Amino acid sequence: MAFSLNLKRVLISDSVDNCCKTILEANGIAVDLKTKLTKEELLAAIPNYDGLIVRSATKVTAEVIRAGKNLKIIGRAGTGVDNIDIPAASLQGIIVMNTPGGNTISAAEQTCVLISTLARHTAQADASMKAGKWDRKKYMGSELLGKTLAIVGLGRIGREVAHRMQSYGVTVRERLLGDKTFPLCKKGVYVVNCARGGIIDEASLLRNLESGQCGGAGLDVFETEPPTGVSAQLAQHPKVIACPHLGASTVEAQTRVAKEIAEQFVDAVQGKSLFGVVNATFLADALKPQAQPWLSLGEKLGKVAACLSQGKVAKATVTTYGADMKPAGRYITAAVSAGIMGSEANLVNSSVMAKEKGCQVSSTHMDTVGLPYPAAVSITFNCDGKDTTLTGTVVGLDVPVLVKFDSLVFSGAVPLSGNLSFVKGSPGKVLADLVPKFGENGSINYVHVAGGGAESIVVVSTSSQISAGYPCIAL
Ligand SMILES: O=C(O)[C@H](O)COP(=O)(O)O
Repeated sequence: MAFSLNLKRVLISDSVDNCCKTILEANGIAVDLKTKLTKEELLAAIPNYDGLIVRSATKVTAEVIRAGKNLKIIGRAGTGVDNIDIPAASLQGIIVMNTPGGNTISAAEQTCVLISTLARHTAQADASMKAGKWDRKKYMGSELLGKTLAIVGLGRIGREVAHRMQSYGVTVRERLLGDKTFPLCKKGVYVVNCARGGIIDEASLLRNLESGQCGGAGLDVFETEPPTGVSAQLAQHPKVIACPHLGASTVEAQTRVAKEIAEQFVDAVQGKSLFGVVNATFLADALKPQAQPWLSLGEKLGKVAACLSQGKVAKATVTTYGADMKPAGRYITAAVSAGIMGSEANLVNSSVMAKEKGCQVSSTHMDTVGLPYPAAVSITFNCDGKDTTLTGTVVGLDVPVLVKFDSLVFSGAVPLSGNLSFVKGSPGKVLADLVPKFGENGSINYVHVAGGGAESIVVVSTSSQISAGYPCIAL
């Protein structure tokens, strides 16, 4: 379950600064730049790539993702990932990452430009000059000083806008903008949208522009891009200053996001870091060397649970023990889910796959371990109508072992490797039964026992898989 990403060939399907290609190629990753592909061309090309880099123009639909049989990672050179079907990518085990900060300043500056331009009707005045007019009365504007600005979503860009607008003497509120907001605003309110078209009800905006309740709008983004229907009516409206999604279109922002996405890909391939992942945020922690044996333990516990329940785990609870283990819970749970789900699963898709297959995997944490180890992990799952708990830990530097079966502690930690059979019964009887089944075809490596008498759990490590009617797993 150790995390690794091997990228041979990446497709860049939107107009991304050339430094992206240069950086990837310098790190041994082949790159094809093919912009303006039709949907059909993209579907035909995508199976040849294990990485894809886009901006907002390429629609990475579930169909494209399904066709991308070899895709391992999709990178967005920019912020918004609404053009990527993230659930479909997650289900297929594909990492989706963006460059969350690269175009913040450019988008914030574009927002401020639109706010200022709206207040002074600059675009309309310019258009009238170009039409040969000199209309000073018509374009009487208003000062920004003393006005109130409501920012919907005070994230990175919102904060930068607030910061800049405060220097104009504008009071900033945080507020939610809903369909019913226009009547609550001052008559003549101005609206600026540099985020996504869908966050404003465009039909409602149009009506409010017509009625005068909204005094004007600066729109950089539209529900449909390029604008059609109501979006196009808004783009054409005399009270609207419209731009073709230019928020991030500056030389600086485009160089930054292109460089960032290329470097993020290279770092991920080299196992250095995983930055900007949007669909499995715990992966960055899973990459750390100290996480590797715990990922392996989690996956093996999941495999044993699947074996003991004959693949019918319907519910499992993963518990991490030890104060330092709390942050590891998410990736260990993903590793356990991958173990339960089998070979198709990886850390990105295991939780989604488990959910889809009706297996509920939850996690919990306890600071105390209750065993002579600093940390441990257990999985409680339903097997033969009753709950079974397997508890494991990591010994030495990186050896995953099983230490407890329900409340029974093993006489010695059981290495979770090789062929293991799990048998309930008195150890003497179990061995008497097993030994004759071997002979020349294999041998018993070691036996570990938890508990005593007929209720003992006997784990037998053998040189090959036994078909003796006992649950036996190759780890
Ligand atoms: O989400 C973003 O990063 C911005 O909207 C910019 O989109 P673009 O890369 O398509 O210009």
